[in-house]
Amino acid sequence: MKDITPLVYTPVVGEACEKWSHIFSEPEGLYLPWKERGNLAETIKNWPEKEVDICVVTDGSRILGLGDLGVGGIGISIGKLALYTACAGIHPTKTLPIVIDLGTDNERLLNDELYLGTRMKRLGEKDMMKFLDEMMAALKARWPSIIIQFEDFKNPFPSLAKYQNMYTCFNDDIQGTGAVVLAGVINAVRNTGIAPKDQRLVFLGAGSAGVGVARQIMEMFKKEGNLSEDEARKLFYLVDSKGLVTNDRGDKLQEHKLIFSRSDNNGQQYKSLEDVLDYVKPTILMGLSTIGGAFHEGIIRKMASYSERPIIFPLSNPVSKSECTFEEAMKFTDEKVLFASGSPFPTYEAKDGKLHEPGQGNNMYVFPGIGMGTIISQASLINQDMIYASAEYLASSLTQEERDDGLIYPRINRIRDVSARVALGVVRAAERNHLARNPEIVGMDDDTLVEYIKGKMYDPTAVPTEVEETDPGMWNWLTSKLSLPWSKL
Ligand SMILES: NC(=O)c1ccc[n+]([C@@H]2O[C@H](COP(=O)([O-])OP(=O)(O)OC[C@H]3O[C@@H](n4cnc5c(N)ncnc54)[C@H](O)[C@@H]3O)[C@@H](O)[C@H]2O)c1
Ligand SMILES: O=C(O)C[C@H](O)C(=O)O
Ligand SMILES: [Mg+2]
Repeated sequence: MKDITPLVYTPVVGEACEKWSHIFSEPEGLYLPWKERGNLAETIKNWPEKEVDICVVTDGSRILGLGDLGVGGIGISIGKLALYTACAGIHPTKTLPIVIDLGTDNERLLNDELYLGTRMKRLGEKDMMKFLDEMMAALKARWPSIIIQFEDFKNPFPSLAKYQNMYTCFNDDIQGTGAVVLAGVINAVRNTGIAPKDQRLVFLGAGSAGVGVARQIMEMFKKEGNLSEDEARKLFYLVDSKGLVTNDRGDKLQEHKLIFSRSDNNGQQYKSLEDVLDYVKPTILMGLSTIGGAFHEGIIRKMASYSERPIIFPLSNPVSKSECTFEEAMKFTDEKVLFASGSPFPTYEAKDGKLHEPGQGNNMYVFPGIGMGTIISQASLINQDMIYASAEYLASSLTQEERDDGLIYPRINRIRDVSARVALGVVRAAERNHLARNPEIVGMDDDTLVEYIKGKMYDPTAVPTEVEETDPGMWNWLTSKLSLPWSKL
């Protein structure tokens, strides 16, 4: 997993999306173009698999931190679903990657004669919502218990608000990211020894991921730190491309930012990240801005001057958009940083020769378990309690050895075990909320349920017995290729 994940997923998947129309070899997913509106149910019937458990849908408008990549965005749907198979054992034929093609504002693509998508400017939110209404109904009509994961939409808040109580769906960038970063923060905050009420958090980036993460951490501070909503909210300072988000900044704030907008700035506006740091003196710095290198040496050194163990999470993807590298964070904090990044970074050798592994705060730790837990429980909806549980179970899934090694996320090679734990948490939350509908799991204790979940995971190395019975010739050929004796298979 450690070697393969960066290839099928972040960061290489980003490059694949950028070059999609040039490297295209076969569809691998469903393309739903605007011109098929009114006909989406028929179009969806073209998908050849009878059973589909889960789909990932993007409109390609914000792929990682790489911007609008049009239909090339389907690469991210394919990559996410490959991880559903690898991490949570969802059978590959039961996964469906989708891109909706509502045009693109990327001039490079519009002028590229090989571009596979519709050559028109991207349609606005009204048309998108009409199209999504039709698509959601058509997907559910064909596969009534399908789970729909929204991915990498430029502004995903309206669709999440509209569909989360109607369909079995969630938004990975708002909710999955919120949960995965929350899990890392739970473990990192423990290492700082600073109580939630004394933490101060600065976020560079106030988009779907920034606000999604802030909301989940706020929930934890309320729960664990016994803070009211107002007390918890005031610990957060969000910075977007115009500076600190305040009520009197003079621009009309997007709705999703309002909850964290400051009113205690005495009329003063803070434009640069440096100014915000001087003003807030944070203990935690999050990067969800798509601005590679934004946490330069001066920023990191400032963080090290405010607390003994600064928490710095440069979470933007892919690697080129990461706000800093692991090496920079270690060097400029005198190796005191508690670190997690969205994309993978190499191990760092400290001055004393000790090797330090960076944490990878990527939603890949939770979305496979959220999907698997929803499938296992047959939950009709995915609610906040299920998302929060995914974070709690991820945070508590570290082994003693991983904790002793200073990790805040489990090692990626154990991802199937971890996804089973995350799925367990999601099932338990679904049960508590009376959303679970699978009679087989009623009354199961945790150990039995984890085994049940693992038993449902697709194992690509298992020998399909029906093939063995009907086609021994193929197996003879296969064993000769693998140079393995028959008995070993
Ligand atoms: N680690 C993970 O699991 C994970 C999950 C989701 C998203 N992400 C990453 O987070 C990034 C943002 O994703 P998003 O969905 O929130 O995108 P978005 O477009 O919704 O938000 C981007 C935010 O960054 C702000 N921004 C842009 N330029 C800035 C600047 N110069 N200074 C300060 N702020 C600036 C924007 O104003 C906006 O608030 C992407 O790179 C994405 O790959 C990581
Ligand atoms: O795709 C990833 O690697 C994580 C996340 O969903 C993102 O948008 O960056
Ligand atoms: Mg994403």
